[in-house]
Amino acid sequence: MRPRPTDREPFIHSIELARERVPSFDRYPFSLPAVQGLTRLKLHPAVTFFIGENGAGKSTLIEGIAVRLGFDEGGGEAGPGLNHRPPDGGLHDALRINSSRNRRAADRFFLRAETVFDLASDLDRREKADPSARDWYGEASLHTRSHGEAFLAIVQNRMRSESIFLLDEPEAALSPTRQLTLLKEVDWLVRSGCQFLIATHSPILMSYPDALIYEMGEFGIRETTYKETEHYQITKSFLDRPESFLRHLIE
Ligand SMILES: Nc1ncnc2c1ncn2[C@@H]1O[C@H](COP(=O)(O)OP(=O)(O)OP(=O)(O)O)[C@@H](O)[C@H]1O
Repeated sequence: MRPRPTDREPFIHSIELARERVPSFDRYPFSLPAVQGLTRLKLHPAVTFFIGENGAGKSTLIEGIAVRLGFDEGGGEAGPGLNHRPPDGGLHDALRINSSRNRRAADRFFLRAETVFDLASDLDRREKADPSARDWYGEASLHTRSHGEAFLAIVQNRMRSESIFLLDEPEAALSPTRQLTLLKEVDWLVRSGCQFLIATHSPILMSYPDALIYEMGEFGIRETTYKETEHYQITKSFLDRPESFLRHLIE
């Protein structure tokens, strides 16, 4: 029987919008209903998923949390990385991140499927000055691998125990089989004491059992369960009866 992480204290136990720091609710990102609805949001010690329609604000939120934690918007290791720090007045400035007093993360990493190429280039550049820069990422340059292979290589080589990981739409790089591989890696890291925050559309990834799922949309932000998600229901209905769906869509 695998050990359950549910009883351990999360590194980050909740996030919330500090309303007194919001310059205006009329403009992005504070105009998004999901951001406006960000009262104290409890995070799971293992995995917290942020899901919702395109444009609901998942990337905005995970990026805001990441920048607040000291990452660059583009992802990578904490501290100066791929991009310049975003200007003041963004979501990060108005987010309150409530961390545990008793547990400190050994490491943290922010991985976005869309910036893996930039991360690979940054690593190649850094390796010229410091040959050990790539030690954490496997033997060959990430540029010598496909998008999905590079993404998984980072997860499999760079991530270590007792750490916080933020993933933004990891499925964009991964085939269904590799999404299952990622699930296995996430589980291994969770069992090693890690906490994940993941923005995703993937009904495969969001099936992870030790998780909270928050759905974002016009209604704001609310907790849901795996089988209640539209992602699960639409994918299941489609796969159960593809001909019927196609008849309605394209005939
Ligand atoms: N810099 C910006 N200025 C103004 N509006 C923005 C900016 N960035 C994003 N938006 C808008 O905010 C909304 C949320 O964007 P975001 O990228 O967070 O959505 P998402 O839920 O991650 O979507 P997707 O699933 O398509 O990646 C979108 O309607 C988008 O057009």
